Amino acid sequence: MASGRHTVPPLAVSIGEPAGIGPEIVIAAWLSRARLSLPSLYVLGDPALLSARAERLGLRLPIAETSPDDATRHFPDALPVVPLENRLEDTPGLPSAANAAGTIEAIRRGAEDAMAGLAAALVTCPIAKKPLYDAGFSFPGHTEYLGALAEEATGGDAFPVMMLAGPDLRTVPVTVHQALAGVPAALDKELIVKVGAILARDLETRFGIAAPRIAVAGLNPHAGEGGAMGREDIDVIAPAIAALRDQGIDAFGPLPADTMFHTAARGNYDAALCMYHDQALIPVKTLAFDDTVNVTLGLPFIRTSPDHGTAFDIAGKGIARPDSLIAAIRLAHALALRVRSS
Ligand SMILES: NC(=O)C1=CN([C@@H]2O[C@H](COP(=O)(O)OP(=O)(O)OC[C@H]3O[C@@H](n4cnc5c(N)ncnc54)[C@H](O)[C@@H]3O)[C@@H](O)[C@H]2O)C=CC1
Ligand SMILES: NCC(=O)COP(=O)(O)O
Repeated sequence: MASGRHTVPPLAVSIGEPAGIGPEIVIAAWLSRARLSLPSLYVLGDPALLSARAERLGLRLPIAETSPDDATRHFPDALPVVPLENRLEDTPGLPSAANAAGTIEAIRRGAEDAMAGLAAALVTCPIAKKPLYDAGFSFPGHTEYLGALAEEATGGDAFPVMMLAGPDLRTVPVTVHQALAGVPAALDKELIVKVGAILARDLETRFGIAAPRIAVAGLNPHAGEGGAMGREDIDVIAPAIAALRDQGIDAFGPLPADTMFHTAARGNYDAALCMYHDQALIPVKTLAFDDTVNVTLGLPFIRTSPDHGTAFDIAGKGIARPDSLIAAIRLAHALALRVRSS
């Protein structure tokens, strides 16, 4: 591995839900490190879990139990693992609230390492929300938890924004882990403006896009059909777009969501600001499930994640594709390099 690649600290990778595919896609990514020239990383996890999963899959996996500042030295020859205080059991396909403490510890320590500069960025493997909720975890997902950790560390406000970034499409849901029935009430002008402004700023500062163009989706069919199919597009979304434009942001819409994602339409914008989770995630995952990355904007550190979930149905079978995790690793490294050089 070329030593010149390591101009930033290693990436911290949180192990995610132990009963999901996280452990095996991390192992697969590390096994492809030389072929793909992957940047240095370390895993926050339980070495015994990773060894057990590798053995289950018939893979030879040298592991180096290490610390963040020594991970890069080990990376070429062994998977660097920074052990957690909590143990994690290898029970593929069978999530258990007993693993929740370790799963949460890995995320928290990865965020702390990223904020302390020990890690260039945090890459999170997927978590299943339900076993964490059952163990008392009070955040809807990583995005909201990382916002709270950032506030705790900085003492200031953090407003995390979820972005799904694929090769040909970036989308941002304004409302995120929100039941569909509650979306219209949750949408207001201030929220849309806040998310849109963070999106514009981070596209510029983190992704190097000068004057980003932001297409804003409507909520209702045909963006409300002039108010005949719902009024949120006129009463809430259009005024938010006007406010974003007043801030000098090139936002436009509201656009009918069913026709804004086809090939030609996608050429008109750098990101689509969507009103709810599935409106944003369906198009980008459908276009490029293997290559799309979940990026959290608005944090004082870089966080990326694969676009997929824990895939319990295939965990432990050795058929999970590591591509989206590898894309998340590459993007985290690229963003870290950009931030350092700017
Ligand atoms: N970043 C995160 O932490 C995320 C977590 N989740 C969580 O994951 C859990 C399961 O969610 P689902 O909706 O079932 O989505 P999922 O992405 O886990 O699985 C959907 C389908 O895609 C397949 N799949 C997913 N990743 C794959 C890979 N790398 N290689 C091959 N096939 C793959 C699965 O086998 C399944 O058939 C939920 O609890 C959800 O909350 C979902 C999305 C993101
Ligand atoms: N569907 C996306 C998702 O659930 C990921 O959420 P997060 O855990 O990254 O906040």
